[in-house]
Amino acid sequence: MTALVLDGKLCAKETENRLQAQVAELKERTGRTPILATILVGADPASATYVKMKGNACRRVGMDSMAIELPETTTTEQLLAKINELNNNPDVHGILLQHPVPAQVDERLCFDAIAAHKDVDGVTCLGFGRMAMKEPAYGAATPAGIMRLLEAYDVNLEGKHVVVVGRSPILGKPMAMMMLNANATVTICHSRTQNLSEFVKQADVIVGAVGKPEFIKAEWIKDGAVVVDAGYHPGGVGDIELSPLVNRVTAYTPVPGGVGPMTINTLILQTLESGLKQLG
Ligand SMILES: Nc1nc(=O)c2c([nH]1)NC[C@@H]1CN(c3ccc(C(=O)N[C@@H](CCC(=O)O)C(=O)O)cc3)C=[N+]21
Repeated sequence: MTALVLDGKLCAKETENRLQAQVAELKERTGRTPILATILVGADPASATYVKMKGNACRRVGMDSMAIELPETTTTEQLLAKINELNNNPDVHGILLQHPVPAQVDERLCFDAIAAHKDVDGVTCLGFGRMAMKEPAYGAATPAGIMRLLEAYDVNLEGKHVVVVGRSPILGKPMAMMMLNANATVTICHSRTQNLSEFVKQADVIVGAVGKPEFIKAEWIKDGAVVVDAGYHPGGVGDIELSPLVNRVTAYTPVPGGVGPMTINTLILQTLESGLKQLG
């Protein structure tokens, strides 16, 4: 069996072509372009790279970004003040606060300070709750990107057993709700789950979102499953041991080139949606 490659890089590229045209049309009509504010606190090189990639993606579709860099020593109050300023700035249509922030900062408080209509990265409690209740909301970028990728390749989720390994606030937890809303049967496992392999063996769709290299073993995954890997670790490996699987699963996301590009693409898509709402 040759597995279908869920090519996130390609899907993101195709979407960008469409977004580029929509941004051009908006600019033509209003003379304005959506702007994403990115906030990076501290100097973690990997985080800096991701934030740069997000700004580059804005530029590729003709949108602007405003890169805000705050020192490692930033306090919760200082970050809240910056977020408030961006909430009140009519030129800013979306706000991304890069996770993680330094330990002295109350990340949840800061995420929740982002105005709901500018929460294009889907990190607020309000956005999560609305999404879970199927009310209009921007989904968390990574799980929403995964849903878009599965949709693009017509992967059927109805009644399927989706096992999500991971329960983080902006990945595993919203992923589970999105899958539930897509009529999947959902099991959430995590780093402390007992007998993890027994759950993974039952998965029609397995989502690796635990943040540990090859934590999920190939031998646990059944033939014909769909494999989605949101992990990315040094050496180009994900959360799932992938190489023994490529000839016996139905479909899989490559690492890199799978979930990562869809995360960024979803952020850009949702920034444009926000820009369209705010600029008309
Ligand atoms: N508020 C917040 N929102 C996020 O969405 C968020 C975050 N914080 N903190 C960090 C994680 C990580 N993340 C990635 C996005 C794209 C790639 C990506 O495009 N990766 C490429 C490879 C990149 C490379 O070559 O290094 C790929 O998978 O093909 C990876 C990781 C977003 N995150």
